Amino acid sequence: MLIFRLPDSDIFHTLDHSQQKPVSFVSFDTKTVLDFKGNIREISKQDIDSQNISPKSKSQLIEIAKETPESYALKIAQAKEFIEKNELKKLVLSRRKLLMYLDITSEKKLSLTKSFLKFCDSYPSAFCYLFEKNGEIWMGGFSEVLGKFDKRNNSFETMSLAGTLPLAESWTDKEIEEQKAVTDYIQSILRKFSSNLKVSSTKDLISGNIKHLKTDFSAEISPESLDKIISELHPTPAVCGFPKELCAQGIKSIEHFNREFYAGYIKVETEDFIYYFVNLRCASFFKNYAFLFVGGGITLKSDSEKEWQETELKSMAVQNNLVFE
Ligand SMILES: C=C(O[C@H]1C=CC=C(C(=O)O)[C@@H]1O)C(=O)O
Repeated sequence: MLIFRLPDSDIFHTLDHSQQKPVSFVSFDTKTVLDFKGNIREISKQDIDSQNISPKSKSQLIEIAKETPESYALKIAQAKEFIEKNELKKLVLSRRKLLMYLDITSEKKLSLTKSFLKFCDSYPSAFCYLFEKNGEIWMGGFSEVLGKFDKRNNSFETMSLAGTLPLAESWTDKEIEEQKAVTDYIQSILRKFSSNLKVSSTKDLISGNIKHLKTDFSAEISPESLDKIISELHPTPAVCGFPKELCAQGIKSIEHFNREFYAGYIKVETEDFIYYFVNLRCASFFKNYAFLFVGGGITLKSDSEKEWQETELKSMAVQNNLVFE
């Protein structure tokens, strides 16, 4: 079962039964691709709410150490060593926040469908989804677009989205440099595939309790190069670092968990468009706990306490929208 809502839309979608594969979830390391089959059709809020999406297995949480500000600070120190040694601009580090819901709700049960609808209301300009497949349940949603291809005129759009601050704070060199690394990377790739690249000015993008820096790109491309562009773009330095392979290795050796679908992307093909949404602000759900995946760009200017706060604020996107009844 998959339910999703496209950005800036109030129509919800699911898939009926057919052999088409209009939606695919690609993991961060691109090794896992979860295809959803069917034709895209509308689904009402009432029908969403009547779906029974709840973890079936009695998963037990035996020994997963909770990340603390101190343990995360150690990982940030390792990330900085890695950045220095390899003369990098940044590395995107993440944590898997453990949320035990039996502890916090006593008798009440988590309603994933109600949580999804609340999450969609809170983030109207985000692509939001909830799926259950092969015993796995994931929910998430964010506004970062890795690609949007218009089949009617071959135009391709993407964005550089990075840098995070609470709404009231002012941008510093740390966030500006962090986002510029993403902008430069995207630009260098798109220039290879298009001669009419347009780059916007950089603006704030507000996402709930925080803001990010965002630059938009648009270009005319040949449809044959779309797959190559996506595979060159992903993972961008908004979720990994540059050079990609070296940074992905560094991330793996520091984080010590599998990112799975977090920081991967979701491909959605409609009649006119092919979208590729970056899978951030997401969580996977089990019987009595969830993993909330949250990260941030680390540079030599990073302050570990602020980086921790940033991941806490980001985790509220999912956490504040969970509905227990
Ligand atoms: C990696 C994440 O955010 C990315 C997107 C926006 C801002 C980011 C930052 O400030 O580090 C990250 O690049 C995440 O939310 O887990």
